[in-house]
Amino acid sequence: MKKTVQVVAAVIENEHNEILCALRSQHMSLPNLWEFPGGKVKEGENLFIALERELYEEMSCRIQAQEVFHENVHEYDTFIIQLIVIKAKLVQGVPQKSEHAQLLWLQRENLPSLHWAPADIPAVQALIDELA
Ligand SMILES: Nc1nc2c([nH]c(=O)n2[C@H]2C[C@H](O)[C@@H](COP(=O)(O)OP(=O)(O)OP(=O)(O)O)O2)c(=O)[nH]1
Repeated sequence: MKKTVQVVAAVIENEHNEILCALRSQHMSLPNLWEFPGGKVKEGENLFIALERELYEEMSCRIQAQEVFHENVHEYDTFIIQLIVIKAKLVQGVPQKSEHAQLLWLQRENLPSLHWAPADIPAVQALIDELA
């Protein structure tokens, strides 16, 4: 049976209404696909705390998780992901690239131009729908 992992991912918007996107490197699972920064929730961990921890560990910045924006379950070949996308604001520092191949701030209407991890596509669509 495939394992289900719970993953939190952040929608962080800057003062130019751009959203932070991160390109998974060729050394990561799901290589060369774009995602919202975040990671796996630890056993018993609060979702907002998990997201704030992941951003600090991965990008050396402090964020404040604000609200769950979108949630969906996607089945990959080797695991099932419950992806919880959370709106967050940057409260200290600037996101720094470490494991990712690239970081990009993109206007939401341009988000579909990236090649997203399949699990993220419904959340990307929900962000586009917010424009309407
Ligand atoms: N952080 C993040 N992960 C995502 C997103 N969409 C998506 O399918 N994922 C997948 C990629 C990874 O398999 C998993 C998150 O794990 P992680 O960020 O802790 O990454 P990891 O490289 O340590 O994970 P892994 O290699 O052990 O699978 O969820 C997303 O928007 N953000």
